[in-house]
Amino acid sequence: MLRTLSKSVSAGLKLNASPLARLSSKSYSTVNTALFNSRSDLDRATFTIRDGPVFHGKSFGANTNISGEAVFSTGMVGYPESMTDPSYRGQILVFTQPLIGNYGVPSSTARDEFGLLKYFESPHCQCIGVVVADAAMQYSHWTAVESLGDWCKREGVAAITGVDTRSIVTYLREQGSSLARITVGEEYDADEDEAFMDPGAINLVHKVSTKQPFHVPAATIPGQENIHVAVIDCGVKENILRSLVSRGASITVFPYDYPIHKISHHFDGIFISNGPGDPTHCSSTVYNLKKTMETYDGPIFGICLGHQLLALAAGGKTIKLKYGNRAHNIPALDLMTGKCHITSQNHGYAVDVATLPSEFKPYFINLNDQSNEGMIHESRPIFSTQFHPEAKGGPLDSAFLFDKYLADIQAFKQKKSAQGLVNAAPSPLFVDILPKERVGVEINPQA
Ligand SMILES: N[C@@H](CCC(=O)O)C(=O)O
Repeated sequence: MLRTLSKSVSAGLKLNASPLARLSSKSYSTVNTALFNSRSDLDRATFTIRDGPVFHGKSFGANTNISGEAVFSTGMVGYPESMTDPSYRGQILVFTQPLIGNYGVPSSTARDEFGLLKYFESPHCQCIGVVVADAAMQYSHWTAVESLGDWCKREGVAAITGVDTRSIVTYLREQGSSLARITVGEEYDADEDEAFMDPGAINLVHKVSTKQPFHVPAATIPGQENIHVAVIDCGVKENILRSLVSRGASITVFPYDYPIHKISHHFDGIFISNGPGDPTHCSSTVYNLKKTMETYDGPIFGICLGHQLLALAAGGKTIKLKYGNRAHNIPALDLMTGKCHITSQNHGYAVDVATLPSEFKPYFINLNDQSNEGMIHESRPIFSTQFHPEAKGGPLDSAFLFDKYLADIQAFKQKKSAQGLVNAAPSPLFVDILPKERVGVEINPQA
C-alpha cells in the first residue's frame, strides 16, 4: 500500500453534510455520493495526490490507471469543451462544480458551415482523467448523444466520482498543482516514480499540433477584401479557427515548428494559438517567431500559449503559477480603456511582466491575482492575451479582440496598397489542395 489509511478521506460522508446537500436534499438525493459509493455496478476508484491525501470513490469512465498533473477548473459548465481543449493534454481535471455530466455529451462529429467541429474544441478528449463530486446518472440536453461516462470509456479517460472535490481543491490551492493518479479497482503497488507521470516534462505541443498544414476557407463578408492568415498550431481550439473564418479570414494552419518566418510575407496576418504544457519547451516556435518579428511587419496576435511564446520571442520570460487559472469568470482589466472583461482561462504559466522589453506594454491585468493577461506593441500591430477571447466555454466579453485583429489586418493591407505593395499571396491552388482539418494528431490522450 502506498498510502496509510489515516491519510485517506472518506469523501462521500463529507459531502452528505455539505450545505448544498442540506439545502436541497431532495434534488440531490438521486446523484449524491453516498448513492454512488454504494453502487455495486461501478468499480472502486482511487484518486491519489503525490505526497498528499488519497480519495476513494467510484469509477464511471475507462477501466484504466492514469497519472498526470492534477489541476482544477471552477467553470460551472462547458465540460465537453474543456475536456477536448488541447491545452488540457495529459492533465487530470478536477471540477469544482459538484454536478457534472447532467447535460451529457454532444456529437463529436457534427460540423458547422466551415467544416469545423460544432461542439468540440478538438476531435477527442485531451485530459487523461476527470475528478467529480457527483457524476450525473441521467443526462438531458437536445445536443446530447451519450453520457459523460460512456464518452470517457470510449476515449480512454479515467473518471472518478463520489469524492470531496472541495477538499481536493483546497489541497491543490495550498500545495499548488500536483502530480496525481487515478487507479481503478484495487490500489496497485507500483514504484513511486513510475506511478506518477509528469506530463510537464515532455513537449506536449508536439502531440497535439497538426502534422501537416491544413486550410479552412473563410465566410464571404460583403465588401470585405480577401484576408489570409497563417495560424501556428500549438494545439488550437476549434472556436479560435471559427472566430477567424467567421470574420472573413481564410486560414492556413501550420505545425507548431514550421519555419513561419520563411513564408510570413505571403500572409495578411500571423496568429499563434493556445496549447498545452510549458512554453519553454517550444524553443523552435520561439526562434521562428523571433525571426518573424524581425522580418514581418504585419499584424500578429497570440492567445494563451501563443501569448507566452510571443513574449519569449520578444525576450521576456515566463513563470509557473502555483495552481494556475482555470475558470470562465476571471476579471481582466484592459489597461488601455480601464474596462474590466470577464474572461475564460486555462493556464498554469504566465508572462513575467517585469521581463518584457520596453517596446511591449502590458495590455490586460488579472484582477484576482494581478498576473499579466496580455501585451501590446507600442507602435506595431502586435498584441496577445493570456485569457481566451474565443471562450468555449465562457463569456464572449473579449471576442472584440478578434475584430481588433481583423481591423489591424485591414489597416495593414491598406497601408501596403497605398505604398504600391501587395502581399505575395499564396496561389489558390496551393491552399485548395491542402487538407481541411488537422492531420496526424495522436488521439490517445495517454500517448
Ligand atoms: N500551456 C500553457 C498555456 C495554456 C493555453 O494555451 O491554453 C499554460 O498552461 O500556461
